[in-house]
Amino acid sequence: MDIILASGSPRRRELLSRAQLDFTVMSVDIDETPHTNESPKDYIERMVATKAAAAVQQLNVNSREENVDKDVEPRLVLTADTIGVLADGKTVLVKPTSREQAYEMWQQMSDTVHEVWTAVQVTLIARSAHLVPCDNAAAHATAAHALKQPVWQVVSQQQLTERTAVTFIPLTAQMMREYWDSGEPQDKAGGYGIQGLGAAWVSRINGSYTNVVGLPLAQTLALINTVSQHSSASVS
Ligand SMILES: Cc1cn([C@H]2C[C@H](O)[C@@H](COP(=O)(O)OP(=O)(O)OP(=O)(O)O)O2)c(=O)[nH]c1=O
Repeated sequence: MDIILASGSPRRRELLSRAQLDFTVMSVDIDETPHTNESPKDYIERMVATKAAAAVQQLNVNSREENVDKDVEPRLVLTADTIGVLADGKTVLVKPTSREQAYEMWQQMSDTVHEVWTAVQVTLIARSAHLVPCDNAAAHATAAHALKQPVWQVVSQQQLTERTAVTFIPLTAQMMREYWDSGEPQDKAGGYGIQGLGAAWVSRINGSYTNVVGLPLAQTLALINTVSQHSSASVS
């Protein structure tokens, strides 16, 4: 079954490639701002679901260009989201947008344990031709107000969340300054990359390494398998 990795993360692309699966990649752009007092669980589950919904919407925009009668196999859309969670179990660490925000996060992570959570959603979608309202005013005037267009619809979806405990060494002001200047922290949850220079800050991890990098590979492959198996039962 065709797999679409709906992610702009080069780390996720690289990790999924290691499974030697065929997949295509599309980027989705959503607002990743946490809601006030939103729990890490609620936030991360909302993120992967919103990324999946945005991907399906984008596929539907693209399929307007395609032939309605063309047969298309069901597909799997894979979305993921990674956050850091402080030991209080409440504070969500996303990507730092400024040096000051990064320093504030790192001060809280220094010489202590935090967790990295990655949520993964696998969404099974199938396409069929449906009557959809036409947004063309002239067509409305002639009462031809519906068009037959192929629409991707969600058949089923499943999520998992994997957690890994990460211990940081004590961080000095100079270490933080140099690390921010390296440019590595800016696009990473918690403001560090364990696969890069950030490895020097990590004294220990407990759990999946690939989960910290952005995609718990073994668990993701198992989820893809589960949802694919369900698909033969639910899509005829
Ligand atoms: C903690 C940690 C995070 N990260 C990365 C993984 C994710 O790419 C990123 C967290 O941001 P995400 O919002 O999960 O992902 P993204 O914006 O990179 O990609 P997309 O939303 O399009 O799927 O942080 C590392 O690369 N190494 C690390 O050690």
